[in-house]
Amino acid sequence: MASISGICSSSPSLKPRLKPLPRATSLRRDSASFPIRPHRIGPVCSVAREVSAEPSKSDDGTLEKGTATKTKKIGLEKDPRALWLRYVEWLYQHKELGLFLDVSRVGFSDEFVAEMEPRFQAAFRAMEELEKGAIANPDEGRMVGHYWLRSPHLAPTSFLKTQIDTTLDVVCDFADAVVSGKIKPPSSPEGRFTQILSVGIGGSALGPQFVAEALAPDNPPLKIRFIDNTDPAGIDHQIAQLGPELASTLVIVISKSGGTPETRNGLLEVQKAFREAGLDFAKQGVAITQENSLLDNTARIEGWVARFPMFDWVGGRTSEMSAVGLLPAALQGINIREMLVGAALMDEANRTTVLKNNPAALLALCWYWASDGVGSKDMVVLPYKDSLLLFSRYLQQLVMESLGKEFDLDGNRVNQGLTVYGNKGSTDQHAYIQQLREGVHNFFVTFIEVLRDRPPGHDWELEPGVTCGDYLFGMLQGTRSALYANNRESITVTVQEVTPRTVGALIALYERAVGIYASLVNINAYHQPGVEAGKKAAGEVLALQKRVLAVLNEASCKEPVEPLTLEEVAEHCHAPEDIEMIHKIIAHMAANDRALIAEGSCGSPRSLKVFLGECNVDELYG
Ligand SMILES: O=P(O)(O)OC[C@H]1O[C@](O)(CO)[C@@H](O)[C@@H]1O
Repeated sequence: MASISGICSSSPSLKPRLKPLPRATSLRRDSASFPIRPHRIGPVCSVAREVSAEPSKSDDGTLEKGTATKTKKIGLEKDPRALWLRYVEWLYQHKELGLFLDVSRVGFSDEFVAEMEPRFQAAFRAMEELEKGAIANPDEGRMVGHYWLRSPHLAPTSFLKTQIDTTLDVVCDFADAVVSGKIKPPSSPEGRFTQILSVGIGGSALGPQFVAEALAPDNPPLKIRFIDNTDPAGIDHQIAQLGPELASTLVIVISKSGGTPETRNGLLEVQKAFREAGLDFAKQGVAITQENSLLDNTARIEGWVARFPMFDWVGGRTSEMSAVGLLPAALQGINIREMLVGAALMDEANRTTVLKNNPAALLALCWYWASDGVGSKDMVVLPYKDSLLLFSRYLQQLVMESLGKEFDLDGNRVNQGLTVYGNKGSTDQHAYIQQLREGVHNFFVTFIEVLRDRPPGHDWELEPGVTCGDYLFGMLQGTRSALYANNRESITVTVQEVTPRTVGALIALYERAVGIYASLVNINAYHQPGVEAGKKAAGEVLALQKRVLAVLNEASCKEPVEPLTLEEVAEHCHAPEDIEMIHKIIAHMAANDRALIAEGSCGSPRSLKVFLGECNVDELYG
């Protein structure tokens, strides 16, 4: 197999830099309820508000209101000749990748670009430092190294380079051995693995899901299914769909931390299904996780088929080019080295400091312009290709988990973010494009266009001179024009075909755009502190549920049984302030036959009296 090293030209630095990223000054939202569009100048603007100076900060770091100075209202450029010139002037092309980026339907002016230039240069410098091994994720004290995964020679130490190269080789060898039947399940009639069951969530699922949908052949060597939640019915459905093929299923458990509850639950449920089917899970289990995590230790102690590393310096949402994405893809017969080549080529293009020639920077420019640099407009992603359906869901995590931050790098409260949603065209034409065209103007669109409709030789004209693909093309162009005519801005990313190379390039394009945009607005794109609050609260609910169960158990062990009101349960739990949550816990338990209702109904909490169907004496006295 070809080596991917040598694709990118920048030379590696062997010394990790420990200094924080240089920071650009951010143009921030003032605290009035409407967003401010800073620096909007020039002839091709829609509604614009300008900020005369940086908003001042109050003592607690929040921004004070009242810095807007003037407002002007100008339409987007509509003159066809001027629009054509703008299209030609700004059209970006990556020849080798066959990728185009058209930003002409976003209304930034030359003055705006000029004013943003110093910030872009700062962002490029920050990215250069990041690639050399700076601690670009200061809150977690981590390097950010997903770019090295496709250009290992850029890794800041030879140790890291070797880790990347070795992992790639091991992934390829393992996938070859599984596909060829050299590594096989112990008790399958087929004598080889036929299915993959991937257990993981967030960044440990979205990339593999997107890539499988985009690139898996119609008859892959192994078909893939996903458990990406702790929904018991969803898990049961996946296991039921496998049926007897569970015996020939390779279960890949993916978790960087190795301790994510949803993933652990999925694993335990799958292991139970294996036990019930009389199968030995360890002979069919694979772990992808950080060394010495709980998952890694479990897999090692139980003697699973294989373990693959996840690196500390790769975040979940940028892990598609690590073992997380590469192993499932290779097992489905997808050319992962081509994916890496596509990503490496795109990264190389994104290293230029000439804004116009840097596709990721162009995207970041458009996002900043369209959303005022404060996320005031949502990004609607519309791929006109069924196989790219999951791209918007993949981007949702990449963009929103990276950019949705309360504080900037200086500790100011900024509540940054960029909302992403979308499904696919032209299907969405018949769902929500009505609102996009005529309704609330709170978005900009990204069209993803694929020029090749079908493999060569398969096309036919369903009416004279027109193919099915021509309709899809027409729908995209028509929607783009109709939106623009109503002052709705759009970006168009065009690729020739959906191939491993272009998918790798698309992923790399957006990873870099997110990083650059984060620099423009001065935030850390590589941590996710907000997710912890929900996880902590979930843990507290489960702890309360255990106390509720103990209290009900005690009452249910009495002779005669003593059903309790919600007030009584809350009092015995020493949690009167949590009575609403106790009501929800009991309603959930009652719906699952784990609590019985003696009087009243869950819809009338005050009249409710509950007990347990069985008394657990061991728990009571044990
Ligand atoms: O791979 P892990 O550690 O199981 O985490 C899964 C996901 O959970 C998060 O940490 C938070 O939702 C994501 O960033 C991550 O991709």
